Amino acid sequence: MTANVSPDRPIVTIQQHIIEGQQRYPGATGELSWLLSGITLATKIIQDRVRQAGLLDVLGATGTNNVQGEMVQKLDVIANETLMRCLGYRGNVGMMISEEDAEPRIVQDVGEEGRYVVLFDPLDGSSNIDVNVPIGTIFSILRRKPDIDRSDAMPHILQAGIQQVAAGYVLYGSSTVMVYTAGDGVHIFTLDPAIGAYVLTQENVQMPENGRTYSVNEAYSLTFPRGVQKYLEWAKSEEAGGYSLRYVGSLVSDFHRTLLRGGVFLYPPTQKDQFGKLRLLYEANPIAFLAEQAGGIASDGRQRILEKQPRSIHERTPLIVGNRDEAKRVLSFWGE
Ligand SMILES: O=P(O)(O)OC[C@H]1O[C@](O)(COP(=O)(O)O)[C@@H](O)[C@@H]1O
Ligand SMILES: [Mg+2]
Ligand SMILES: [Mg+2]
Repeated sequence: MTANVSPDRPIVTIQQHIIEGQQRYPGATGELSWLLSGITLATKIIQDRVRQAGLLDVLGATGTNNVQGEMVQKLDVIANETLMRCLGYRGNVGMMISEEDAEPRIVQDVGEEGRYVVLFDPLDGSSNIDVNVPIGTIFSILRRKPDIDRSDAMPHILQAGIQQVAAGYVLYGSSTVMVYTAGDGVHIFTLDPAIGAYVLTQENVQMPENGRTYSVNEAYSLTFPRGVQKYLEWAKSEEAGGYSLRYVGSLVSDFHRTLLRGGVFLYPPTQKDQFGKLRLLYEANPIAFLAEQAGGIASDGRQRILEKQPRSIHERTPLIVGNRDEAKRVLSFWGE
C-alpha cells in the first residue's frame, strides 16, 4: 500500500511535523504532539462516521437541545463522545470544554498531570449535516495556569485567545484536511485514506491579500450595524468592481475558503443576537489564531479577538475575519 503523495514531495505526517517544530523550542516535551495524536485519531473516526452517516442511520436530530438552546444532531453527540474518549485518556489533558456540554469535563486534577485544557466544537456547521455540505471539528489548546489552584477550573479555561498554544480545525469536505498552528505558521495536512495518516500538503499558508469575496448570512442584514450594511452596499457597488458572495453556513468551510482565497467572513451582531452567534472560546479564538498566523485579521468589530478576556465558557462574539486589507475595509465602514 503506498501513500498517494506525489513522488517529488516528502511524506511528512502531522506528528512528525509537530515533533520537528517542537525541537526548535528548548525544553519542548513532545507532549503537544501526543495530545494532537488524540485529535487526529478522533477526527479520523468522526470523518468515517460523517461519510457513512446515511448508511449508519446517524443523520437527523436527537430531540434534545444543548446549552446553547440548539437542537442537538446525532452526529454532534457521536463527535463529542469520540473526542472525549480519544482525549480523556491521553494523560496530559486536564480539562475538556465542548460546545455540547454545559460544564467543563475535569479529567485530571492532581499533581503535574493534565497540564493542557482542550476546547472544541465537535461538529461545526450542524445545520449542514443532513444535506451533505462540508462540516468540521474546531479545537483550541491552552496550558493550565501554573500558579492558580487547580480546584477552581474557570481561571484555567477563561484565558484570552492570545494564550493558545495550538489551534486548528478538521474539514470533512471532498477530502479531509486538518489545518493547524502552534504559533509557528499555518500548515495543512490531508488525510490519505490509503495509509490512514494526515500528510503535509501545504506549509506556512498565507492569506492572499487581494480577496474579493465577502461571506455573510445576508438574510439578517436588515438588523446588522449600519456600518456593516454600508460595507455590504459598497461591496455590491460599481466602485467595488465585482465582488462575489459565498456563504456555506459552516464556519470551518467559509473560513477555509477565506484562508486559501482571501476575502472576508463576517458574523456581525444582529437584533436577535447582539453578540452574534459564534462562540469565543472554541470557534472565534482558534479561527483568529489561524487567521493571524496566516497574515490576516480577526476582530469583533471593536477589538482584536485574541485580546478579548472571556467571561463565560459559552459566550458569543461578533466575528470579522479575513485578509488584512479587506478586514480593515470592513472595520473602517463599521467604525463610521
Ligand atoms: O445559520 P446561520 O445563522 O447563518 O449560522 C451559521 C453559523 O452557525 C454555525 O453553524 C454554528 O456552529 P455549530 O454548527 O457548531 O453550532 C457556524 O458553523 C456557521 O458559521
Ligand atoms: Mg460551530
Ligand atoms: Mg458545533
